[in-house]
Amino acid sequence: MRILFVAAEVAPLAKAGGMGDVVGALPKVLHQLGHDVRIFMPYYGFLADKLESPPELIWKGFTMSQDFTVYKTTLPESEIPLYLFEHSAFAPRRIYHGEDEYWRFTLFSNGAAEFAWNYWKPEVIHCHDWHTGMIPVWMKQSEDIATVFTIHNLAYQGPWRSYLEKITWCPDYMRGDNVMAAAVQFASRVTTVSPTYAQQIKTPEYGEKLDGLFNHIKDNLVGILNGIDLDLYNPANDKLLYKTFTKETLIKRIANKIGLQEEAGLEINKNAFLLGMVTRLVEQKGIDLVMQIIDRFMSYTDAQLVILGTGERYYESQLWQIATRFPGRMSVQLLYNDALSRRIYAGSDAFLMPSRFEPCGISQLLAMRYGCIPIVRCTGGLTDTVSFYNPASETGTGYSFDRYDPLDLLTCLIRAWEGFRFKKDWQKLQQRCMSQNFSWYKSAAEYVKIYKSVTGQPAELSKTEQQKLIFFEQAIA
Ligand SMILES: Nc1ncnc2c1ncn2[C@@H]1O[C@H](COP(=O)(O)OP(=O)(O)O[C@H]2O[C@H](CO)[C@@H](O)[C@H](O)[C@H]2O)[C@@H](O)[C@H]1O
Repeated sequence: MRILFVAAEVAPLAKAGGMGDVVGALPKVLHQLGHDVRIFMPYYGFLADKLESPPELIWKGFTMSQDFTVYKTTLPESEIPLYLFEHSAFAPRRIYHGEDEYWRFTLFSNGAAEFAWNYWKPEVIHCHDWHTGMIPVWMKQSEDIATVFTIHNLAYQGPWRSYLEKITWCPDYMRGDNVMAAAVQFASRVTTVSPTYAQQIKTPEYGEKLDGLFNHIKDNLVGILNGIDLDLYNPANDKLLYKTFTKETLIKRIANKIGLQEEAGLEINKNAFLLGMVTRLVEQKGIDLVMQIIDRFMSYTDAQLVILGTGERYYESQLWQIATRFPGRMSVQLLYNDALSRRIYAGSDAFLMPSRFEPCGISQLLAMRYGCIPIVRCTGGLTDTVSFYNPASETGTGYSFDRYDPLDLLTCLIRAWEGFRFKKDWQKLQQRCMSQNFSWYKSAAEYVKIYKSVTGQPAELSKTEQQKLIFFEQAIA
């Protein structure tokens, strides 16, 4: 099938969070299964240094009274054609923010729609988050182009209709107060990134005021769990680590702990319980819970904590200040840094993710892949990917708590800190985490079925697709 992915982020070229991981990884697996998948993304000012092959100008278009150009290259380390939408609005060296955010992504969506109508016609456009949310509305015009709309972050719903009407074409038939609401109503299929979150968004607690809408379209809404790029993130050959390791050679992992302690300015102590966080510093991620209990936890234990993240100013300055109270034991790195993130996954003993809500979560999957035990709040995709650790039966993959409550987080952290003292059990727990299968294959198969069903075909895999899946799954086992 011909499938066009349209998104604001594509790893490893442009990534602010987990959506970039998904759009950088899923197309590769669909390609392996035999589909013609291509990606359309903005040509950000910082991309030129990162591309493997020089982009070639292939098409010029016009929309919203603006000229734009489309360049073609390939996604690094793949054969996936990558189309870059060039316009001066994307020249700055940033993905998000800026006063023109709504305008520039509406322009980008228009560019993608024009491209699909006039240059390369896909059977399905797979749109991601509000940045691409108008595409399903416009594609209502084209019976031969279906759309799949994936929600990664419901908290951001894009511009209101009153603003859109001033800058772009909002057809008479369009319903929905903002871009996200419109996309949900017009996409041929709506997906989100875990089964539990797909259920949760139908409730007022998680629906971000669209729960009524999600209930209304419930038969067209499905939750498909994210995977991770197992080639890109592999502790056995990750060149950014101090020392590579596997679940059979976990002893070598200690070099990463010591390296991380040194790099982050923590005391070198291989016995200290080292907690890591790699996160956007936003309300979603439970940073307020962490701030409420961190003094107690640090005073009660000998633990160390390293946090890598950027985001809201308030969280950045508060965390930074708390860290000054624990010199050598708490390190706050207010950066976006892929290399350091991998060294945190590979060097920390446990990974903290007490999210308020979590559509899926990629970070806890990466942590497990690198033998770092997740400590999570049971919500959304964290419920679907981390199972409760029971030392007696030697089952489960992490520590978890239910209520969004500081005391519950503190108790959970203490349990993990105590668990860490039982080295043999801890090692088995690490090995269980590292043995989990977080490949994209199973989920890619679900997406293929969706693409087929929205284009009027039976929602099933062909024999060849099934054989390829088995082959690739066995290759990674
Ligand atoms: N400062 C930093 N430096 C380096 N790397 C950093 C970083 N901050 C974050 N990252 C990286 O960004 C990714 C974060 O992905 P997550 O899925 O955990 O959360 P996010 O909320 O961004 O994604 C949203 O989309 C994804 C994809 O669907 C959902 O899994 C998730 O639940 C949803 O909230 C990870 O790869 C992490 O390593």
